[in-house]
Formats: sequence, C-alpha cells, structure tokens
Amino acid sequence: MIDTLETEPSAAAAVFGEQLALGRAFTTNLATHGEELGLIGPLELPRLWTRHVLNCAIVAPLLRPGLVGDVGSGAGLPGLVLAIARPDVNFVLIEPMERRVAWLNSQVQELGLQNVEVLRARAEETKREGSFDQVTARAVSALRTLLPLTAPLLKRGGELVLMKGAGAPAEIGAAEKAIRKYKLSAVEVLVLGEGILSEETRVIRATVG
Ligand SMILES: C[S@@+](CC[C@H](N)C(=O)[O-])C[C@H]1O[C@@H](n2cnc3c(N)ncnc32)[C@H](O)[C@@H]1O
Repeated sequence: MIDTLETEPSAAAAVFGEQLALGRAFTTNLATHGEELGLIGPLELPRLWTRHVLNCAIVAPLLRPGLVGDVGSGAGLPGLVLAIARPDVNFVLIEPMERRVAWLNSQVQELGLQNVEVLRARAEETKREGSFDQVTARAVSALRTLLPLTAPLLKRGGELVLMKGAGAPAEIGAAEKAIRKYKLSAVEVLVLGEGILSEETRVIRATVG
C-alpha cells in the first residue's frame, strides 16, 4: 500500500499533537529530496510516513524533558522526528557523514526547530561522554556493537531507547557481555503502536549505572 500524509490519522494526531503540521512538512521534504540525497531508498518512499516517520514518532512519549542524544541520525530518524514531536526536549543529532549533516541542518533551519543541535562526529569521538539523559538510535548496528557507541554518552541513571526489529530479544542475548560491561539494568523490550500502527515498533530500553 502506498501511504499518504493522511494515513493512520489517529496515530499521527496522538504522537504529533500540535506538531502534526511540522511532522508532515518534514516528511514532505524527505519524500521530495531523500532519494536524490541518498537518504532513503526508493522502495521505502511509498511507506515513508507510516513505516519511518510514525514508527519513530510513536517513541516520543518515552522521552523526558532533558537532553537526548540521537546516534546515527541519517535522514533524521528518529532524532529529527522526535525533536518535532517533543519541543520540550533538547536533542543532539550525532552523525558523521557530511551530506547527512547538511541535510539535518537544512531541516532544522527550514522547520525552525529551536531544540536541536547537529553534531558532525562518530559517536565514539564526540567527547560528550556522560552528557545525556537519554540516547536513541535506529538502524545503526546490532545491540552488541551499538552499546559501546551509545552507553558511554549517558549520565549515570540515564536511559537507552534503541529502536529495534523483531529480533530484539535475541540481540539482548547476544549482547550479554556488553550489558554487564556498561552496567545496564532494567533491560527490556517494549512493543509500541499495537493496534494503532500498521507495523509495531520495538524498543530496547535500559538504564545505565
Ligand atoms: C543505516 S543508517 C540509519 C539512519 C537512521 N538512523 C535511520 O533509521 O534511517 C546508519 C547511520 O549511522 C551512521 N553511523 C554509522 N556509524 C556511526 C557512529 N560510529 N557514530 C554515529 N553515527 C554512525 C551512518 O552515517 C548512518 O547515517
């Protein structure tokens, strides 16, 4: 099915609230420029709104006021989408690729987002260890290799909110050593969007220290 910005309207209204027009504006920009800029594959364009934007936005209620780092933001998923949905939260989008950083900066400017800093860096080279209340990531790497990139960025008591596929429980099993090394507790898989989105979103959530 090819979706439009009107697909799944109740989920869209619930996750974006008053920010819905901005969420749609970002999606339109990404649909228009995403393929030529190498941000989104042609096969993903027909389901950009539901599978990518709404699937990211559904994570918004898990965030709390404070500073969130999004590792490997790429086209802005989930970081820019979450920054739109949660203007009460500050975000640092961490992305090493110049072209993607230029895209993220252009969207921050065009959409007038006041709560976003874009940082061109690899996560392990940011020098922002211990800075963030929460860290998000989506489609960057398997949990075992993602933890060394994300966990050190958190303050003590901070939280990882990592978007994952159906293999999330197996990823946790394979990451046991890293989970111990980074002193993660309350490691859990949350399934979001059940009965609201056509495709549910899975999140691995864990606390550090
Ligand atoms: C497959 S893309 C996913 C992008 C976006 N999160 C999404 O869900 O569409 C992976 C992104 O992670 C970035 N990346 C890879 N290694 C990284 C690292 N060590 N630190 C920060 N970002 C990294 C890449 O440049 C790329 O933009």
